[in-house]
Amino acid sequence: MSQHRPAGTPGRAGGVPALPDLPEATVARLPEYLRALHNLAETGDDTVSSEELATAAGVNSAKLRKDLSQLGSYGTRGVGYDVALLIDQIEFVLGLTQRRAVALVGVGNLGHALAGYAGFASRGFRIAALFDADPAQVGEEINGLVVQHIDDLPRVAAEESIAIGVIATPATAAQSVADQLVAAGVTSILNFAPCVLAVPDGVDVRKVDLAIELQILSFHEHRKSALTGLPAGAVASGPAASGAGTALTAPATGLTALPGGLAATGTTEATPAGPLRPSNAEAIGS
Ligand SMILES: NC(=O)c1ccc[n+]([C@@H]2O[C@H](COP(=O)([O-])OP(=O)(O)OC[C@H]3O[C@@H](n4cnc5c(N)ncnc54)[C@H](O)[C@@H]3O)[C@@H](O)[C@H]2O)c1
Repeated sequence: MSQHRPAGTPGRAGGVPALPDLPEATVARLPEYLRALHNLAETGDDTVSSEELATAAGVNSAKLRKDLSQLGSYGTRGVGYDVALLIDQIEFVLGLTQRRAVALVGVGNLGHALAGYAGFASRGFRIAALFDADPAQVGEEINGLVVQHIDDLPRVAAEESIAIGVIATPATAAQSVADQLVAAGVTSILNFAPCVLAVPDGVDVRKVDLAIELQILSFHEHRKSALTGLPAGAVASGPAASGAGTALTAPATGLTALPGGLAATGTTEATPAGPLRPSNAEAIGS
């Protein structure tokens, strides 16, 4: 089955491949598609419809088709996407065709868990070095790697071609660790410490903070309980019925002004307006 790849879209054939400049939100969804595709491949599926893949990845199918069209992947009408080819395309765009070496700095509670996690290798990453500043940690072996002193970072980063640094130190040490990683030539950092890092242009930082995720869930819990405190009629009213910005009172939580749209609870993305016509279900833009 062909999954055509228009000129100027990613591909390996024909010399230097072009990489699309994708929106960050699309980039963030690609790993979800990839995970779902690998699961499909493991169960022996050769093709997948956009609806099936969207469901497996937990996104809406119109968004999925738009994302994949930006990779030059449109699927085949009535058949869907070629699973192996789509895996190939997404791995190429994400730069996963080479296994990147990762250095983990800070081998305490979190660092131990990360260092012991076997799942990174299967997703394209190799933990190549572990560092800590505490002499009590240095020399410990975790998952076949010996924890080294942070002072050895410049040498090891060069030897192991470290591409990505992971910071799992206390926040007070994170900026100095980031500086050391950058000085050692690392240009991508995953920061678990609860702080904002200052880095030079050209260095990418991603932050992971489970407490923030919990706080966002807390907001939704708060909102749901606010809604259950409202008169039934108010919950049923949406923007069309009540007018956006209609002031309502939620005495149980002290919220005094709830826009009518709050009646639509949940965090799932809105579905596209109107049903999808079969003609555009698999072949938008082709
Ligand atoms: N992002 C999240 O969801 C999440 C979850 C848990 C913890 N954390 C954060 O992760 C970090 C680590 O938490 P933890 O519980 O593992 O702490 P921890 O105290 O158990 O471990 C921190 C480790 O960093 C080492 N360290 C300190 N300064 C260093 C330096 N300059 N260079 C190298 N190593 C250094 C310490 O010796 C220690 O081994 C903290 O910032 C914590 O807030 C984040």
